[in-house]
Amino acid sequence: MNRSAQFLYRFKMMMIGDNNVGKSCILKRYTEGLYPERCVTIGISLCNHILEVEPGVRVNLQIWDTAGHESFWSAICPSIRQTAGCMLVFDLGDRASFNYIKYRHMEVCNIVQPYTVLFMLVGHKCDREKRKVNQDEVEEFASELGAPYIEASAKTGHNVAEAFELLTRRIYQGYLSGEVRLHESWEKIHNK
Ligand SMILES: Nc1nc2c(ncn2[C@@H]2O[C@H](COP(=O)(O)OP(=O)(O)OP(=O)(O)O)[C@@H](O)[C@H]2O)c(=O)[nH]1
Repeated sequence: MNRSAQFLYRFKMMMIGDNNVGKSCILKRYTEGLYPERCVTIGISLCNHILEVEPGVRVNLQIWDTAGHESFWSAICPSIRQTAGCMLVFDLGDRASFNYIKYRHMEVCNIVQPYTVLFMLVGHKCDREKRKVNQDEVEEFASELGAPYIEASAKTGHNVAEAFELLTRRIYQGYLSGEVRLHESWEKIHNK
């Protein structure tokens, strides 16, 4: 079977979050079932994963993991324009990381204009007791964005697959409803 016959769509999605919130560990857990403790991202890295959104509809997820360090942001921006979905990741035990995704959300919306990116929020490291972000305020922010919210842990594996599935279904539904559209020079969603 040739590669293009293995899936019907390709969705580009990007993981955005402050330094050290655990983006790379989430991705590693999802794609390889591993928890590496630390995997520093320089700039941006890419992973492919196939997911079935409904029986017979296989999607190739092209997942871009970005470095949280400020110095990489300008290098990441051009890739954001070609993204269908953004996973905004923050650390439930780090208030500054929640403020970071609020700020980055606004930036992403400005960068992609006049197009749309669909968001989801991940409150990460939920295995720990320490919490600095109140659940009500996250849910309020998620509802402002019309974005699903989930709490996950790469360490235990809790809700990691669910997070990617939620975002994929959000993009798929957005595509079916016309909320996000194909555009000639905009390779967010590809048929094969
Ligand atoms: N308690 C806990 N710690 C985690 C979890 N996931 C990752 N960590 C820790 O968080 C730290 C940062 O993880 P990374 O995946 O490298 O973070 P990142 O967001 O990709 O960081 P940058 O590449 O610098 O942007 C590491 O020390 C991990 O061990 C988790 O689910 N629970």
